[in-house]
Amino acid sequence: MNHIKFQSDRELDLIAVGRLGIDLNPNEINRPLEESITFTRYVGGSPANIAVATSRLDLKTGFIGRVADDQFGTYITNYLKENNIDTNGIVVDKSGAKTGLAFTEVKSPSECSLIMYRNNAVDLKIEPEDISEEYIKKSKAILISGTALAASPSREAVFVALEYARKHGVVVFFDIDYRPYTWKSEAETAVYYSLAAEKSDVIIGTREEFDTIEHLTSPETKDDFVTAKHWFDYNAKIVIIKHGKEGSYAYTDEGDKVKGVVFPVVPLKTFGAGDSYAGALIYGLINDFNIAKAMEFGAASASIVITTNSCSASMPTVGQIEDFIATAKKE
Ligand SMILES: Nc1ncnc2c1ncn2[C@@H]1O[C@H](COP(=O)(O)OP(=O)(O)OP(=O)(O)O)[C@@H](O)[C@H]1O
Ligand SMILES: O=C(O)C[C@@H](O)[C@H](O)C(=O)CO
Repeated sequence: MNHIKFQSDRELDLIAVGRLGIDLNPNEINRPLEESITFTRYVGGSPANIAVATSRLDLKTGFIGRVADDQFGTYITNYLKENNIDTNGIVVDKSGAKTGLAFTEVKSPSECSLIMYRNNAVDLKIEPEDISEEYIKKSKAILISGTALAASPSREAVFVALEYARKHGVVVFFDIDYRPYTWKSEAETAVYYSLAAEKSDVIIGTREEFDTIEHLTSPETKDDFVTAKHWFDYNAKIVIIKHGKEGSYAYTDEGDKVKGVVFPVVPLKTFGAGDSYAGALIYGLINDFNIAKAMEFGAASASIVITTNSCSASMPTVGQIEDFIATAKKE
């Protein structure tokens, strides 16, 4: 049991809002990007990865976003459909904007980075008019991804989605998803992240991401409890602060603090941990798991995904996560 109230009469469980992109992951790993020659293409973008994760976990998942009017746009939409994601909220952009690309680098399992190509990125072209109140109110929850706040008109579109969600009792998950190169200044970032976090029920981010939000109001804060408590004065019911392989902490507006377990693995790369964690955590919360169990699901999913060379393509099923946890507990 957890204390988040999801409306039971909804057609969809989750609608993710924001970035649909492409990841190009090097096939030759453990070397710098300049020495990588061949790449495999995957659907990427943090909210897209989370949507694939929740759909693989049998949550009825939809997506609101824009794709380019070209072959990559078609590839992304088809991939979502193949993964049973409802694409009725996806608009084909006619402005000539292009799909954002992320070239990942795996120098070693612990030294991962990415180079993003995001000039005129189509995901930031989503318009407030693309957000349908009827569609949002069909869902138990929405997931907002912070990068969508980086520029107009996407920023306004997110706030319209938040407005409809609050009006219709749709639970708001907010993954901070801070990508510095998408923003103009730290002040701009802090302002818009704060406005969105104030309207969110569950806020998920790393320690560094919360520091980014707080840098104007309380630059000295580095304490998880102080950070979490701030958001309980608004709408937050759960604040999750992630600390990489050290695990994560959940704080609740009821005064609980839960330490999430970690499943130690030898990673192939570390990116994808956050998205798989979020997808499985959301699955757990919507299925009324207690918070510790939902975090355990998230951690297991992350451990599975970081041992592979992809994010979206490796998102596990419920059975795979359960088997992984059972095996880990025996060892
Ligand atoms: N090296 C690791 N080994 C085992 N589990 C890990 C490791 N790294 C991350 N995790 C799991 O994934 C969860 C989320 O990871 P993390 O805190 O790195 O998020 P993130 O920074 O958003 O990830 P990403 O690298 O995808 O941006 C952690 O709480 C932990 O359960
Ligand atoms: O979010 C992105 O645009 C890139 C992701 O798809 C990428 O694989 C990653 O960073 C996952 O953490």
